[in-house]
Amino acid sequence: MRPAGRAETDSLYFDYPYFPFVRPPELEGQALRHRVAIVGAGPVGVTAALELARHGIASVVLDDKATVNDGSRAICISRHSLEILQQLGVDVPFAEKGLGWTQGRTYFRDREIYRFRMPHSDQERFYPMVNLQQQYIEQFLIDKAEESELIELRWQQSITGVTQGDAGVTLTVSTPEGDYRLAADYLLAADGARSAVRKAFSLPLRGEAYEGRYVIADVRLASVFPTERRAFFHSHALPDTTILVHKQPDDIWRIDYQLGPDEDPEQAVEEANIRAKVELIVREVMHESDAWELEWWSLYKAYTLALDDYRHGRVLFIGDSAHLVPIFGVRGLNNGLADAANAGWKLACVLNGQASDRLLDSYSPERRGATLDVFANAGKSTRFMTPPTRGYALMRDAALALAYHNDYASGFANPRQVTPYTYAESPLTLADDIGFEAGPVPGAPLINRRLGENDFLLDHLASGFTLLHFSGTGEVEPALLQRIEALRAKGFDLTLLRIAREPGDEDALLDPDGRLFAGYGAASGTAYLARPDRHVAARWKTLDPAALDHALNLAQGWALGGE
Ligand SMILES: O=C(O)CCc1cccc(O)c1
Repeated sequence: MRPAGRAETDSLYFDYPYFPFVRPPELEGQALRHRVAIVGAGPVGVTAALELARHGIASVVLDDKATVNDGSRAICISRHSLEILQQLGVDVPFAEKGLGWTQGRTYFRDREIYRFRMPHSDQERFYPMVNLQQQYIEQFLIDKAEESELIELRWQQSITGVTQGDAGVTLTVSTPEGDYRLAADYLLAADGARSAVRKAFSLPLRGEAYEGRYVIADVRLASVFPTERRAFFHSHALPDTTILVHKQPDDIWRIDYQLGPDEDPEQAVEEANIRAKVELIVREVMHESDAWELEWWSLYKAYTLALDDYRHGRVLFIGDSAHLVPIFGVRGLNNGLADAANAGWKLACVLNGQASDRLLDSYSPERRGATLDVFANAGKSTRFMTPPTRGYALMRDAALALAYHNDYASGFANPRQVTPYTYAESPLTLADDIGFEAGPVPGAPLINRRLGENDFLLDHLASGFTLLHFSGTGEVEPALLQRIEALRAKGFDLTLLRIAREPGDEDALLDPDGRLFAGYGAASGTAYLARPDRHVAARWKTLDPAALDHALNLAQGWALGGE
């Protein structure tokens, strides 16, 4: 919602683009067959299209709007997401425009009782978290997609029906100039919480709805306060209201405040009421004295809801169409981007003939597993932010009071920020080699290490599978090189990345201070097999070349059976 007199896309800081309707060839009677159709050109849908394009797969993306989503909505992008965006070649505008941050504070009765710091060091290319309004997120992704010959964006086109058979999916699409049918091998449903695709197949979301409601308001306010997360419980000005504050680019501040159990949500979102509450928060809680302007607001209620299975035949559900998670801990968009990367590389492997369709069966266990993990963590955060019963409220307040008086108890106020999920139980992940004492375990994402001033390990990953091989000077035994060649000849997309402890081979990455070796628990002969989404498929303290075939077969889903 926007202040009276301003249209939905009349922003104080963002120029909403206009995406015209272009008549698709199907309306001219052409019978086309697309490899992948994606419904929804939001951040998750466009990320999936970019991931497919990275592997040479064309897609058509449909969206009913003529611009990006209104309002800033999701605002916190995790390091893991930035690493996904880096692989798509679109990280630079995010890092340039976004506000990086590393810490947050929790206040109880206006006193700081807890400060959390997210892991960060000069070994990382990206901040643990970057704040950026969703309009920019969408704009940057769309700009990148428009550069690709493999992505066709179709605006102002809505889905009115979906059917599927053994060979493909058919969408009925409504446009300003008539309806048409669109045929595709596979469909990615990225059409959000109210997914038309999910409804067309009558697939229910299951889980919980939380009681508490929040107002989410963006204001423009010049302030030198650093970019941090601030959570206020029982402030003197608003003792019954939990408040969250985040800084965004362009002097925009996100203020989330809880509504009391007796407050009428409809009245709460009336402009005059929003202004009165925000004024109190800006002056008495944030202690800012400058003038502020109201930009946008919305009402929010937390859910932990998910589909039973994110795969439905030739349809994969990604992002909010598959699951709704609470905002607390910033897992919604970040989880959706990881869905897009996961579904994207797997679908590309299948369509490129490198894997059977059964590889797609691993999408739901991996990403639904991640969602259930989010439910466990975000559920705790949500009960802390919006206690569902009087009993919970009493316990929450007791924990805060304990933290108020005792440093040892301050961890109760930890907001549990998002961390990337480890696919340890995945059918694609090989059991760990017990020889390791450090390094990312199988299923976890690779960790970054600095190699030079503007040079990091993750900058060097291939688009397919990467075998990171550690040695003294970059040497690799001939049997392993032959094995890799043989696997490539069989169609596996595998790249060798050599990491040397000593100089001598200029094609190998050099780890002069030994931090990369240490971070990976590596010795000469150690190897990690990384999937296209940077998750570790397997690792060996000393790689026996014959072991590589099994790990790669497993990681590409061949052990899952099928044709
Ligand atoms: O800091 C948090 O836990 C939530 C931050 C957030 C994320 C998305 C929307 C929003 O209003 C706040």
